[in-house]
Amino acid sequence: MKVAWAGSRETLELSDRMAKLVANDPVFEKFTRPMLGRKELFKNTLRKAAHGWKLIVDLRLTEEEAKWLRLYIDEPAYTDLHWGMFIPAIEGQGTEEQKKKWLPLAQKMKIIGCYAQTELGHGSNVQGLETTATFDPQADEFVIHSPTLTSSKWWPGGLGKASTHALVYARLIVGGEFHGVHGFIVQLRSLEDHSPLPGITVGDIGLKFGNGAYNTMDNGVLRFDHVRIPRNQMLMRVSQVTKEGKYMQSDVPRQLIYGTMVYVRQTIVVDASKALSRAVCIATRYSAVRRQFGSRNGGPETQVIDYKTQQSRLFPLLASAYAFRFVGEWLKWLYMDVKQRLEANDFSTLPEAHACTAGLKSLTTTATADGIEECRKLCGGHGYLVSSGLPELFAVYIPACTYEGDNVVLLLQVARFIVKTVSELGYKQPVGTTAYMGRVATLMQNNCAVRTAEDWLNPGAIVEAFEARAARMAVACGRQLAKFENPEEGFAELASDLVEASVAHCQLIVVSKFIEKLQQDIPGKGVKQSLEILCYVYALFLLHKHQGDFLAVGYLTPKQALLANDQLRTLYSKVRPNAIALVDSFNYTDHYLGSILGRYDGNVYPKLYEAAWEDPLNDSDVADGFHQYVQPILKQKLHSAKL
Ligand SMILES: CC/C=C\C/C=C\C/C=C\C/C=C\C=C\C(=O)SCCNC(=O)CCNC(=O)[C@H](O)C(C)(C)COP(=O)(O)OP(=O)(O)OC[C@H]1O[C@@H](n2cnc3c(N)ncnc32)[C@H](O)[C@@H]1OP(=O)(O)O
Ligand SMILES: Cc1cc2nc3c(=O)[nH]c(=O)nc-3n(C[C@H](O)[C@H](O)[C@H](O)COP(=O)(O)OP(=O)(O)OC[C@H]3O[C@@H](n4cnc5c(N)ncnc54)[C@H](O)[C@@H]3O)c2cc1C
Repeated sequence: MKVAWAGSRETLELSDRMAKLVANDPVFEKFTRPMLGRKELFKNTLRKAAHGWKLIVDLRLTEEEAKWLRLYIDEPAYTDLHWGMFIPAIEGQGTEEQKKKWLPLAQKMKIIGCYAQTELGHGSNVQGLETTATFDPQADEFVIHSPTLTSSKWWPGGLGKASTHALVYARLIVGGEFHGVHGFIVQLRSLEDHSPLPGITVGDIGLKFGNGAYNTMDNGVLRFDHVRIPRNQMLMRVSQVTKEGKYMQSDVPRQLIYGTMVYVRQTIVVDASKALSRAVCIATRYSAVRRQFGSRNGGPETQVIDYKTQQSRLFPLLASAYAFRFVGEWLKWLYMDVKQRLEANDFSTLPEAHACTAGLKSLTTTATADGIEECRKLCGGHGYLVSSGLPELFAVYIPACTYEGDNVVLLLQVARFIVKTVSELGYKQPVGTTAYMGRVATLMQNNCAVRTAEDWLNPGAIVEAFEARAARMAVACGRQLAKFENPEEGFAELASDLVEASVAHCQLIVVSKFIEKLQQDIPGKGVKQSLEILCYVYALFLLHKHQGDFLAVGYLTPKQALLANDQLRTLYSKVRPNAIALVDSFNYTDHYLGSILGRYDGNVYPKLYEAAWEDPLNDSDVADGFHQYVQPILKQKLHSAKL
């Protein structure tokens, strides 16, 4: 199962080597992180990033090894944005000449870059950005300017203190005409002493949610006062500005300017499976250690993992972690396919790639953020201790529902794609993830054939149920929209229904990709069978949770919905014997997991007890402040009879 989770034996071995390298290096210690003040915390992150880079250089790590190393260091840092957005943006939107100039500098870390798109006043509405880039043909330069307070760049990670350069998104003005938002490479700080260059105001935006957590990152604010950059620092793969001040659009669609977001959204889906699996690993191991009630004749109490309520909350999350892992693998393939096509100037699959990355980013991050919080509750009181690892994981993870596109805004993009597909059904055969809509007549007509709980253990029955629900919800939205004279008004009015239809479509993708995964050759005794059980758990859990949809569209009867729930209960009993093995298969070191409750050896209570004494409050028996603030109250002489 470890191989199935990792994707291949090579990846398992490689990631295992990197995990151990990090776990055994004292520089990467992280247990004291939540106790540190901001300055100390940030400096410590810089130290870890520098040490990580030294290891990458000294050990001549490959790009793949370096990625795993950064993952296991497990501390948000400017390097995430440098490698994860700045470099990919130049790769995707730069010309060959620009790539030749900037990529070696960035890859050798001679410069540090960030991705400066969002502003104080605008994040979701990218076309509404206010920063301007005005071409000055005399000087052959762009003038980058922040005309208003709300145009201040706000949020970019790595911007506040670390970056020397930024990829700045600004409205292009050539010859007095606006040409929409484009990307520009702008140097922010001196490469000698790191001080901000003239015209640049830059700093950190302040503390964020949680102790430690995402505060290791210097999310920044940035203003430009007529900052000049050479013309060739506009990324010019999509459109160009000539020396003479002529704006030219190439054959490449404009949307490619948003390409970095497509790339990162795809990586976020795989990251969701990592974050959720960490939380599930902690909650599952602890649920096997923790005992409450049920002792007979002085024997041990019941392991909480044996309670059906615990199983019905925990096992769907375990199944979701696996589901997100496999859909992430598929999405990576889809992205690579689109990338290759784009390089050959075939842009036909870009809209689907946008819809899939946006929708799956939204679906998996929402479920993961909620899932981590559920895992905290599954660990009872001890889950609230920082040493459980869950509070920090939650605090670091939840902004994933917002960054790289607010999850609701992204589902509305999916809705546009679905509505368009439905409206074109009469003359265009849908392909890819919307191919099922080509069978819309059948899906509208046929109802569920399930008669017994066992009938639900059938991939065909499950896929058809999810297809029928998604198709019927999409068609219902289409019909409602058709009643509006102005389609945009209709879209705004029906936005909540459209979001629900998008969720149904995205859940269908995840379920289908899990089922497709099971059609592949999966080596290892019992591995495929265990994955089949998890796949059914994932699908039937969703069906149970959203049974209102399946009933409302008239595909299921209440009896069939109940049978699905009966089957789900049976499936939980089948997961139970392998639950620990299924989380051990994630192959996480205790260092990466960062949790006393989730320790591999299960030695929870002694270690919790030990850790308590390491809290700074326990440095002395009598607390600092006792003599000043508590003792006077204890010693006071009160005159009032009542008191
Ligand atoms: C090693 C670690 C690596 C990396 C980091 C990993 C994890 C993250 C860790 C930490 C977080 C760090 C960084 C976070 C960074 C950021 O948040 S960067 C900022 C991200 N911002 C957003 O996501 C903004 C969201 N808004 C948008 O994307 C868009 O503006 C929109 C809402 C999707 C669209 O707006 P609008 O309706 O105004 O449409 P237009 O702009 O006019 O576009 C219309 C047509 O374009 C199509 N479209 C839109 N987006 C895309 C796209 N990305 N790709 C392809 N096509 C796109 C859209 O469908 C319309 O098409 P049409 O209908 O055919 O006309
Ligand atoms: C930790 C973190 C790191 C970040 N890193 C970066 C970075 O490196 N670079 C960068 O450029 N940006 C970064 N961002 C910014 C991030 O991309 C934006 O915050 C995000 O895109 C959401 O935009 P917003 O803040 O404008 O939200 P808003 O759009 O203001 O959202 C507020 C509310 O309005 C709703 N809403 C907005 N529009 C619509 C609509 N059309 N229909 C219905 N509802 C709507 C949303 O659903 C939400 O509920 C980061 C943000 C965070 C939190």
